[in-house]
Amino acid sequence: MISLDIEHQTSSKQDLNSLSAEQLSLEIRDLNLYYGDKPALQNISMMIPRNQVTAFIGPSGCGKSTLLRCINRMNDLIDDCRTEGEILLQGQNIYDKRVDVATLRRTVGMVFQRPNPFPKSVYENVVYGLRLQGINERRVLDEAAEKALRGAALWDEVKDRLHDNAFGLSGGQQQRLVIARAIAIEPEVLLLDEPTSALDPISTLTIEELITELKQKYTVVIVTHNMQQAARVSDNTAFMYMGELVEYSDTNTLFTTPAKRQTEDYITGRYG
Ligand SMILES: Nc1ncnc2c1ncn2[C@@H]1O[C@H](COP(=O)(O)OP(=O)(O)OP(=O)(O)O)[C@@H](O)[C@H]1O
Repeated sequence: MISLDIEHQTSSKQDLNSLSAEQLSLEIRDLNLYYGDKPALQNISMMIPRNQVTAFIGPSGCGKSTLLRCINRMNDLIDDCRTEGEILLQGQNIYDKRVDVATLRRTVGMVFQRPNPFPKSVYENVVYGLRLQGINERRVLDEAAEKALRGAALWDEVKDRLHDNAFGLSGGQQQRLVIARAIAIEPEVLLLDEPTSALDPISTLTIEELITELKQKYTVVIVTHNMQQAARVSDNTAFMYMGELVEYSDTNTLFTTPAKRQTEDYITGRYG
């Protein structure tokens, strides 16, 4: 069984089906996704609370990353991928034709499995998004870089090497740098796709602590293969199987008293 460390989690249980407008960050409604003719997501509906960490778990190929990528329309980049349904971000459907996808991706930042800094200095990595927005004033960039690096728990380690190449950082530092790059443009939502799977245990712990900090400011959605990690960092957990959302509840309930047999089989290691 999974040993739970749930001290950080929201103390009062909330009904994830009836969140108020203030509590709600994202609402996924009847979402279906097809790669060619093949359905990869089927009838997914869920509400994701603001300023909490929500984890997607499930066996390989169940659709976790696909669902995560729907939230900033990264699947638009895949040929022959078709999406039906709606995702409301603060009440607005991100699949509406009028939505500017570049703006959406600034609002919904994403961090991938492997750290992917640009071949530039630490500093230029962090301020990259701001420069894209046309901000070049040194003082503004300096302040934003320090703020983002502090927010990503990296400042103390890199403050004396801001102008060194980012590739000189360790894997764990690079992943925090990528998080700093994502938060420098002050998104509302941060999507993390298995952010620690390429990292050693110490770096993993640092990132997990950071995730708990990040939810003070952002809504965090994380895909993880690691059930202990979901139990440690998330407030809510969604268990997916073969493109369907099987069960979604607060993390404590999902891991201690799952409602569905399939969930129980997965978390007790009977398959996956
Ligand atoms: N670009 C793509 N083109 C076609 N099929 C895809 C594509 N990406 C994913 N799929 C398929 O969609 C299904 C869901 O894949 P997805 O990567 O979302 O699952 P996952 O739960 O994140 O898996 P893993 O844990 O192994 O990363 C799988 O059957 C996969 O083969």
